[in-house]
Amino acid sequence: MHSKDQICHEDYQRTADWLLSQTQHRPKVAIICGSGLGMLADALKCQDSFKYSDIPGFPQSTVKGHAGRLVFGELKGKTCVCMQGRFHMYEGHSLSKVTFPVRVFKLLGVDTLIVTNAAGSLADSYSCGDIMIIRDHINFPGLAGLNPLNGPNDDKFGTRFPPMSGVYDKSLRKMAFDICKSMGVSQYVQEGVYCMVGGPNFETVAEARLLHRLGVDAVGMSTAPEVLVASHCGMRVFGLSLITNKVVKSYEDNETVNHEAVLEVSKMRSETLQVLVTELISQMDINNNTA
Ligand SMILES: O=P(O)(O)O[C@@H]1C[C@H](O)[C@@H](CO)O1
Ligand SMILES: Nc1nc2[nH]cnc2c(=O)[nH]1
Repeated sequence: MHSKDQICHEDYQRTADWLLSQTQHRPKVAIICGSGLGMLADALKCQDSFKYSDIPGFPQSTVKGHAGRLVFGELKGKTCVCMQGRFHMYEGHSLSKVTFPVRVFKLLGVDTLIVTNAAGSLADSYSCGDIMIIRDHINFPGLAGLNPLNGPNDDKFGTRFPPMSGVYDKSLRKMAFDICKSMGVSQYVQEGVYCMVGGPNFETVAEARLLHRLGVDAVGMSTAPEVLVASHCGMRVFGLSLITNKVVKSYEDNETVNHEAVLEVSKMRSETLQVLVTELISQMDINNNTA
């Protein structure tokens, strides 16, 4: 490691090699579970799991609802690795730490990243409990220069100036919609724009109104950095936001949001999300799910 924040290729490789020595699983798909969504890992069969604190080089999760375990296993015969708990910028992690696991996954052979998060809705047509398929994102910290790709570019992972239009894979989005239809849950499935803000505070009314005017459908405190790093190294990306609350946009509204409420709503949709993600992975075209 060069400095506190700079991570070099060998650091990622060391962690990947350690994991490869500890499990027979060779995942092609990685899933990052958002707040309260760690149960997505429960569906994995033949699990090998590792506490983040036992994995060399891994950061630690500090947020309630993020268990801090990396779980390998099979979903309908396809090998996956699942992060039960992610890292956020507001926890004090550098963005290279926040995205560290994504590059490790690349070195494990992962080619598809599924990200999930809990988010507040700005779109008037959304309700609490809706599932939003992420069409695109706005990365506020990124626009302000806080980007995990800052610093010397590691050409072994990807190009200096990666394109980001079309970053959320269109065919996977369509596949997810079709699956939702067949599950009979289309009435609470949306597609929209996710916006990352730094957090950890929830939005003021003025901020909420700003985001609404910008065309943001759902706001949260994660996801964009992981997606940037995954796309930079050539992974296919699919994302889901679970709408856990409506962001307060009126001074007349006395509602307030809190993390406990976010976790409560996550629980309510856990089964639907599990079925949706499992079905998506089972229908995905994966080159080779054994190595
Ligand atoms: O990890 P995610 O983005 O799901 O977590 C969201 C944003 C904050 O970390 C937390 C707020 O309740 O949930
Ligand atoms: N920034 C933000 N993150 C969230 N995560 C879950 N709900 C919210 C919200 O309303 N705002």
